[in-house]
Amino acid sequence: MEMNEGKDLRWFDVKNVPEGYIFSKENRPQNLDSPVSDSIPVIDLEKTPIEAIFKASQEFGFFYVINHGVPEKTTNDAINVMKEFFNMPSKDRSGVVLNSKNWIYINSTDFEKDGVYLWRENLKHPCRPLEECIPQWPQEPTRYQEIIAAYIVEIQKLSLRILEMICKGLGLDPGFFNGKSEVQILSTGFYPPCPDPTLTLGILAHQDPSLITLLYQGGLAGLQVLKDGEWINVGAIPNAFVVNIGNQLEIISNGKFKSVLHRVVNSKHETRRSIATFVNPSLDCIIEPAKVLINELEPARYEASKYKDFIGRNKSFGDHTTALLNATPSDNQA
Ligand SMILES: O=C(O)CCC(=O)C(=O)O
Ligand SMILES: [Fe+2]
Repeated sequence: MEMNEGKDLRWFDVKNVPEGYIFSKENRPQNLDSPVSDSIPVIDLEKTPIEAIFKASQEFGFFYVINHGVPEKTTNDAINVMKEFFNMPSKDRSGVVLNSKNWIYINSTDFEKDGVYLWRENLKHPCRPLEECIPQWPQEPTRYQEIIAAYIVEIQKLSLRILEMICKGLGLDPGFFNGKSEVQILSTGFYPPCPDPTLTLGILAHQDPSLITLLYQGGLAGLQVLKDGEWINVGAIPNAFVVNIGNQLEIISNGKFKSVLHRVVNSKHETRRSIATFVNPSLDCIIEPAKVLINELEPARYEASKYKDFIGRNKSFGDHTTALLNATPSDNQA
């Protein structure tokens, strides 16, 4: 009794994995202990030619970027403030579940897939237009808004740079992505240590419904990518971002680039926090294969679709996230 006094016991403070988190045998993760793959391309933004990004997008759909210009202090501050957020006492966090402000906090038991809970907690909010979004983000920890705003400013610069290179690589007009990369959603995952990671998942296999996604892993591995039918482990190169191609860029590229399945596995001893930023079209934007990429020999392989309808059809986001997207300021203005 006395020993536990004041201690904030949480859902993951357990010796065994509770039944609600155990996946059926066929859905459990494999290759947890395989070494990190060395085949995922590393793009050095200071020297890699545009063709390398093109090739990585085409062959892998995933790549690391290094020498990206985002100061280490900015990424460290961001990860640290996320750490503080997820460490807040449960009495503070419970007040923030499905907040009426423009952000959502999803505890492990708020989301289930086929009756099984994920081994993670998740915080999500929109980031554009930045000035309008900032005051609607969490007010605790006190420096959250300031630190994440600085992070998003850098991410916006970096994502523009990457999209520009992709544009050149594909032979699209330089302004092609204007209007198609207007919305940005930040989604941060908290994956606490798990007594038996062979039974659980942090995130189920999915593709991102974004144009591109930029992921900062806080120096810890856990992401797996499906490559040629095998789940391979993505490493956590210090200070690198992982970039992946989302469904919308696959469509625009007429299938030249692939949006690849990925998932997150848990760790026995480490607490992983990751920050994903999705660069998305606005809900009313129509996404279709770029006209310059289709001709008689290469007919369009995808139908044109409003982004809103794509999301509805594919159920790529959970209901909470769809509601959040519907509430993003940039779409209200459209
Ligand atoms: O946490 C991660 O490493 C990946 C997150 C992810 O895939 C997502 O949020 O879509
Ligand atoms: Fe993802």
